[in-house]
Amino acid sequence: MYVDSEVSRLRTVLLHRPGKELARLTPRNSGSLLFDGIPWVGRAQDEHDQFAEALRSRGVEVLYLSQLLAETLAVPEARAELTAGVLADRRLGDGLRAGIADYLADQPPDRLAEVLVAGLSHEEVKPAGGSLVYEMLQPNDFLIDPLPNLLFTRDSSVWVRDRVAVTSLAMPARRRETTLTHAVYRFHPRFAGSGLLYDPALEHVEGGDVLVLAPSVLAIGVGERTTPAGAERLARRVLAAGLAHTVLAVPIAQERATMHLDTVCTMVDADAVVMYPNVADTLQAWSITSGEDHDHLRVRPPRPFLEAAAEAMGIERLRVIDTGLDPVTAEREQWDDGNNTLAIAPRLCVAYERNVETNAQLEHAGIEVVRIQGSELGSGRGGPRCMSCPVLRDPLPG
Ligand SMILES: NC(=[NH2+])NCCC[C@H](N)C(=O)O
Repeated sequence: MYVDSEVSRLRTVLLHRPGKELARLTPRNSGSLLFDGIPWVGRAQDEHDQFAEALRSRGVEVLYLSQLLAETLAVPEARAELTAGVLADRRLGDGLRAGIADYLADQPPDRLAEVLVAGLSHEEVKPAGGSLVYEMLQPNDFLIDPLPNLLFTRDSSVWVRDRVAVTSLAMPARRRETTLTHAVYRFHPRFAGSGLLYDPALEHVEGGDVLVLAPSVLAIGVGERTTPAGAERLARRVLAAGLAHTVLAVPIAQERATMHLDTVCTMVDADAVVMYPNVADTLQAWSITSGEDHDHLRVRPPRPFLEAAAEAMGIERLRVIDTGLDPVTAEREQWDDGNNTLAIAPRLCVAYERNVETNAQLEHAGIEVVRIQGSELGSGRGGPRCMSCPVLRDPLPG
C-alpha cells in the first residue's frame, strides 16, 4: 500500500460496485441522500463493471469494498463494532433495537455486509417484543439508512504514502460510510499493520478534497465538505509524520457543483492538471509548512494556486490543460464531472465519455483518454476519480 502521487502507474484500487442501496433512492429522499436523479440500478452496475474492466484490462488490481467488508465481518470484533454502531441509532427505541440485533446476529458475513451498505427497511424485520417505534413507522421507512454514496470510495479514505487517512465525512447521509472503511483497514488481514493517519472522529475532511500533488506536497480543498479545521488537522498530521513538507489549503466555492476540489481540478501528468476554466485563474492557496517545533505551523497568506503548487512541487510551472471551452460548455461538463479524471499512469486517464469537448481537448494536449459510460453513475455527481480510491501506485520517479 503506497501512494505518493495522483498520476504514477496505478496498481491497486478500491472500488464499490453499487448494489441495492441505489434501489432505495426515491424522488422524496434523493436530495438528502445527495443524488440528483434516480439511477437505473442495473445500468449503473453495467457502467461500473465497464469502469472496473477498463482498469483491470490495463493491469490494475480492483478490490471491492463489499467483499473486503464481508471478509472483515468474519472477525468477531469487527462484527461486534459495526453491529453496535447501527444499533446505537437513537431513532430505534429498545424494542426495535432488540429485534434488529436478533436479525443481524442471524446473518452470515456477506448478507450482513449487504445490510450495512444497502440499509434495512421496516418491512424487512419484525421485532418479537413490543415496539411503539415499529408500530408507528411506515413500511418503507429505514431502520438502517442506505449508503448510496459508498460508490464514491474516494471520499471515505485516502492513502498518503504508506498511511491511510480514514476521513470524517461532513454530510449526515454519508457519515456511516467511514465506520465501514475504518473497520476494513483495522481488521482485514490485507491491511494489517497499516498506520492510520486520520479518523472519523476528527474535524471534517473528505477524500475528494485531497490531492497528492507530488510526493511531499498535498492540496486540500476547503469548501462545502472539508472545513478549515479539518484541513489544519490533516496538515498537522501529515507534516508531523514527515509525509509532506507542504500542504496547500485551497478554498473552493461552497456549492453542490463544486463539493470537492477534485470536481474542478485533477492531475493528468506529473506536472499537469485539467481544471475547470471558470476557476483556473482565480483559485488560491494558503501554504502550510512546519514551524519551529511540532506544535507550530507556518501559514502563508493566499497566492494563486498554480504558483503556490509549482513552488511547493519544485517545478517551474504546473501546466493547466487548457480546455478552452466557452463558459456554458465548461459549466455543463464540469457538472458532469469532466474535470474529474482518474489517472492510470502519466498522460493516461479515465473520463466519462459524455464530456465530449473536455475529452477532445485533453487528447489534443497529448493525454490518452479511456472513455467510460456514466449516464447512470453520474446521477450521484461523481466521476472516475470520485469512484476510486488508489491503494497502490508506483512511486513517482524522482
Ligand atoms: N470526490 C468526489 N467528488 N465525490 C463526489 C461525491 C458525490 C456525492 N453524491 C456527494 O455529494 O457526496
